Amino acid sequence: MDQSLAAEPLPQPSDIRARRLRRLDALASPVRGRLRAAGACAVLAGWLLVAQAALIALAVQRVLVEGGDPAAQWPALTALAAIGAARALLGWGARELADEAATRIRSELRTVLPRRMFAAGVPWIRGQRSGGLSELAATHVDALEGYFTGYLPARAEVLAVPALMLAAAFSVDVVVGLVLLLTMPLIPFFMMLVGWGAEAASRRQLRALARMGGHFADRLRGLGLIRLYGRGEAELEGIGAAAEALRVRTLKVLRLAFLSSAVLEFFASVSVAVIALYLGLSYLGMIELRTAPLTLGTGLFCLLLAPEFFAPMRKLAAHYHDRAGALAALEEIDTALGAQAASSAASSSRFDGDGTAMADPQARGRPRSRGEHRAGPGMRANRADTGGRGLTPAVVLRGVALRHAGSDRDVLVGFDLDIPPGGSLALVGPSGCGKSTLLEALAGWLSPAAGTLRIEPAARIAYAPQRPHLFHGSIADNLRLAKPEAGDAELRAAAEAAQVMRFAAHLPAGLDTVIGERGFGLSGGEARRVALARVYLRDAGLLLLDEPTAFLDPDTEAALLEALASYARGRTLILATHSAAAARIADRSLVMPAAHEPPR
Ligand SMILES: Nc1ncnc2c1ncn2[C@@H]1O[C@H](COP(=O)(O)OP(=O)(O)OP(=O)(O)O)[C@@H](O)[C@H]1O
Repeated sequence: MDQSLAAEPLPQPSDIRARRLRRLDALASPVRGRLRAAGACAVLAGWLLVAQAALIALAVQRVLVEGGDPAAQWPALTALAAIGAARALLGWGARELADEAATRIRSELRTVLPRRMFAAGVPWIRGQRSGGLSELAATHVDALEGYFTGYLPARAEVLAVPALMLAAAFSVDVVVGLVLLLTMPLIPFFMMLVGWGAEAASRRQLRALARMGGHFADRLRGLGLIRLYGRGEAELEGIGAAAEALRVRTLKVLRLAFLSSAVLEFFASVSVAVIALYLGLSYLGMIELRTAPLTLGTGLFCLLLAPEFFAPMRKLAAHYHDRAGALAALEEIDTALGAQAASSAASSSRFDGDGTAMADPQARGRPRSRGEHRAGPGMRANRADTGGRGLTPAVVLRGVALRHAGSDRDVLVGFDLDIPPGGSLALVGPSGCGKSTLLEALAGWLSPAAGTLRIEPAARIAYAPQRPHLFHGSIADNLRLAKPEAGDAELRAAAEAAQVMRFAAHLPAGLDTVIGERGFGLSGGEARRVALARVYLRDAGLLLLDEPTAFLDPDTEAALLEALASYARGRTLILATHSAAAARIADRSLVMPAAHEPPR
């Protein structure tokens, strides 16, 4: 048995919650000052309430009991007005400060999350639902807001305000103080019970929301296909059922939130009623628990204070499900990114966002499953912004086995390959033999299940996959993804070489024509040519091209291949193709074996 596993017990749920709370607090560390100021404003406003109640009671006692002149009470009334204004100002300040802090925390998280997703690499991203990922950065991050704007200021109030009120109550009447003191602990106890349920319900609701987001995004993408196959009604039913499930879960969360408020209201009302009863019976002389007689002012002060004593706790209860929601959201984020961290440790690719990938030396240097290392130590770091294309690499594979995530069979086993720097190779063979899979592995999108794959990390890699991803925007925007600083002339030259101009010249706005998501509005062959032009702009030392001439007429193919052969000179080129003409531009062809057959 693994000793390290035996020695480390699994974390308890309470440890996990405590760790997550610490993480929430850590998120707040850049704006801790603002949050503290927000809490201080809320506390000060609460304290001023005691003074407000005392002034009202004093004025009433003087005018109604001691027969004082109402006109002479103006200093007390002025002080009351000033306190009211100060409390309003403090309340506003607390809200503004907490809002600002929460906005900063959310925007920082929204920057960090995509960065970590990109860092996770292509294999991880491809395993996710895009709708789920966008929910993570949208709804889940928003779910943290209430913790900072509502829960934290309310918690500060609960810690400081009732204590002062309790001291004030004890100072005027011990019985009232005792009633407040004895009923107080019941409230946090019941809140905690309800809060645990709320946290689990929030987690389930957020999960349902993410699932529904993913489901909806998938269906939107395939809307044309759904109509074509007459599946509209069935899909509507599916979406309806998902929405209904979400509604039920949302109502459950709301029910729990209302339940916690109802519990609090009940105890607060009982406590105020007991105090009112005690005061009434004392005035009637039916009970004598005080040493001194009870004045109207004292009774009024206690009656004004009693409901306010519970107000901070009521506020905290109202925001308690915000804390539960934030913990649940953080758990969802951690679960996704925790898996991402594990996956990025296993992944060898860095995704630069445009369908090209570059080698990640750090990841390559990490120990791999089955104890292998894919790259030796001492390799230099590769960065996309090193200036030139980096070196032209050799490509060496030894005993490589490739298997897609979730699949139970290897596409390639015991595969060896040697390509010298500047060499070129055409991968040919029947459909499904693994040409694309091999290119994916060379691009770092797929980690070998076994064996060693070695490409000098200082080399820059450009990869045009079989189904290139084009973004909504102009063709020029899509090209500039590979080189944002490229001028018009450079863009045009790359487009000419990739034969993009053959069709772009006839488009209404040329290269500035806007295409839809995933290249909508372009044919399959046109989209691939845009991807090839992107490869040209990337100026890489290793070119990986998956069927660059598929769907092309012989004329366009010939022109494209001529430009490609000239561009590839001095670079290492590997292309997968079914075209004999395309295979001829490479130094040699490798007929890929069908799975489990040795290479010919
Ligand atoms: N994401 C995936 N998950 C599981 N299996 C996959 C995945 N992608 C491809 N495969 C399987 O891997 C095998 C090799 O596929 P690959 O796309 O590499 O073949 P290919 O030689 O490029 O085919 P073609 O010439 O049709 O492009 C096929 O059996 C395919 O079904």
